[in-house]
Amino acid sequence: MNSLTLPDIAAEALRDNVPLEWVGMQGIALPILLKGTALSAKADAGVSLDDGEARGIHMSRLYLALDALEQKELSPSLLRRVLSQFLDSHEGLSSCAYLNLHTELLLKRPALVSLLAGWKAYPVCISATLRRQMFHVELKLELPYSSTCPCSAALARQLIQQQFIDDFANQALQHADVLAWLGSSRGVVATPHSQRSTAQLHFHLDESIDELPLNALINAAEAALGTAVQTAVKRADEQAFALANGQNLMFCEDAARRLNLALRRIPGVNAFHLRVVHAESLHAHDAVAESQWQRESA
Ligand SMILES: Nc1nc2c(ncn2[C@@H]2O[C@H](COP(=O)(O)OP(=O)(O)OP(=O)(O)O)[C@@H](O)[C@H]2O)c(=O)[nH]1
Repeated sequence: MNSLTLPDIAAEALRDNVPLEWVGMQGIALPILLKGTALSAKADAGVSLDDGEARGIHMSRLYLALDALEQKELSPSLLRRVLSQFLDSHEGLSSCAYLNLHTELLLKRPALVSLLAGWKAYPVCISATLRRQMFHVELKLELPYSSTCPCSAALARQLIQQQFIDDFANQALQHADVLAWLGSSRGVVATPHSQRSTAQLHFHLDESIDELPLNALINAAEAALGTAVQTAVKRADEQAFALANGQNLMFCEDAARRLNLALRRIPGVNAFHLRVVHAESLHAHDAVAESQWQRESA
């Protein structure tokens, strides 16, 4: 094309010495492999710029190092290799490397009663850091579930009792009359409120594990919560869901405690912080609880 050398502004030296904690790119589109399936992801890739007099880092070197992610199953060792590549390509400039991968895991979930099944998307963010030879992997997951307020269930039951007193006052009870009453709207004069809720889970993983325990964590969390939101639903499934909710009344505090006890048992988890958000239908604000396990030592 031409014989001129391309200007390299990033290589210029600055007069002021101001190191930077994080420099890189955000929202790079790329495929990653999870359980043999290619998923669409967005990566944030960065390094520290310790040399405060260097004008810039080499963005293209970080970008190209991400190539490794589309060929191999995502694992802590692969993440570490990519981060090492970030640092090797910035020798003398950087001592810390960072990578966040944002994606969505799709899992097929069966209906409660019918033979139907459907897909559920779980937002996932995997964050890896290599800071002066110290390697860390964190995993963030979000999952939706249904929660029914125990207090509102008790209040509704009391109203149903009151209605029963009013409707059957001074009468000899007949089985058929009570059965018909129970099947009428007078028999369910009040309903408890329930809400679509979200569990936001943030794990510190054991860096030596071979595989990210995504499915194990999601399954354990959903089992602990008991009323995960459904996918394909026929009336029989909806009825089973109503029963499951009625047997699974919970405040946000209950949800947080159940998750805490269940998730600490999953191999590969060193520590976690969790947050549950119950998007109340009673009012326009949310009920929220947080809990953590071994977070200080992580
Ligand atoms: N450092 C830096 N580079 C930027 C920024 N915005 C765009 N770039 C461009 O990113 C491109 C890639 O940078 P480098 O990796 O240094 O490219 P290069 O000098 O051809 O590659 P190397 O020879 O490996 O250093 C350059 O064209 C930069 O101008 C920015 O804010 N900071």
